[in-house]
Amino acid sequence: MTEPLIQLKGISKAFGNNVILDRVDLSIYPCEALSIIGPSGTGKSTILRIIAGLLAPDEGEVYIQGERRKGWVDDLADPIGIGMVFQNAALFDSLTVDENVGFLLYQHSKLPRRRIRQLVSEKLEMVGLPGIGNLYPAELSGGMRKRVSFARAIMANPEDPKASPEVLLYDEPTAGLDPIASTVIEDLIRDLQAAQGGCSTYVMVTHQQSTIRRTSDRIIFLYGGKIQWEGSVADSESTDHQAVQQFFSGNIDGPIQAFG
Ligand SMILES: Nc1ncnc2c1ncn2[C@@H]1O[C@H](COP(=O)(O)OP(=O)(O)OP(=O)(O)O)[C@@H](O)[C@H]1O
Repeated sequence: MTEPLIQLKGISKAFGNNVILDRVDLSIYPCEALSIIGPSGTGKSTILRIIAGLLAPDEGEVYIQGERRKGWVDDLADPIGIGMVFQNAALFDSLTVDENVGFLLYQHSKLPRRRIRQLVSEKLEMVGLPGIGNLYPAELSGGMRKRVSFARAIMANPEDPKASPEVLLYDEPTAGLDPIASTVIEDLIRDLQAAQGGCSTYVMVTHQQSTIRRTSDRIIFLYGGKIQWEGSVADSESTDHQAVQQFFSGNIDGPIQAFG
């Protein structure tokens, strides 16, 4: 059986008295496209931040390629790169697109600036935005900003293959986009996967049904601090799991409590 690339074992996380994750076990396998779905506030982004190493759990362990992760946040020393595409694109407004996409290489590599600019151009081309390196984030639409954020997430240092992201984490990459712009982003996510020989691994958090359908090989449903259900897109359409049915139908009545 294939070894998981990333494994969460008994992960718990509370904010104050609010227990968000309650002994969650989750395996992410090489080459898979995994989506984490569930109602708002259920801890999906919290799981992503823990996988990325940006947040330490209160309990439990994370294994990367079978080895237990030791450091967190500033001490992180994972054997593989894990890139995150944030919901709000998280670009630096005072830097150009080129400086944003090449940020880590400009700051931390010894590559000549000319070489970094060339790598940035290649990535911008991959996300369908050639020639915009001199623009500032404020000059871009929301969809363009998300694509620039992708370009930054997939940026690799050719001199340090370990720094290349082997796993991408997408936090609501299509939130707030119109259906056509969402399709462009969903295609891009699958195209990027195919560009790496069809074998790149990503974890997606999304509420958009089209994004769930079009970008997931496997779905897990998180609610009440636990993984309550998992299956394929086809399984999600035929399941008799009441909370999953309610989630997809948007029905107010059911086991999931509606807020607001
Ligand atoms: N740094 C923090 N401090 C305090 N509470 C937090 C913090 N981060 C998250 N939370 C709380 O943890 C809960 C889970 O948040 P999280 O963002 O993981 O949910 P989510 O499932 O991604 O939600 P959504 O679908 O609305 O984006 C929420 O109640 C949130 O308010």
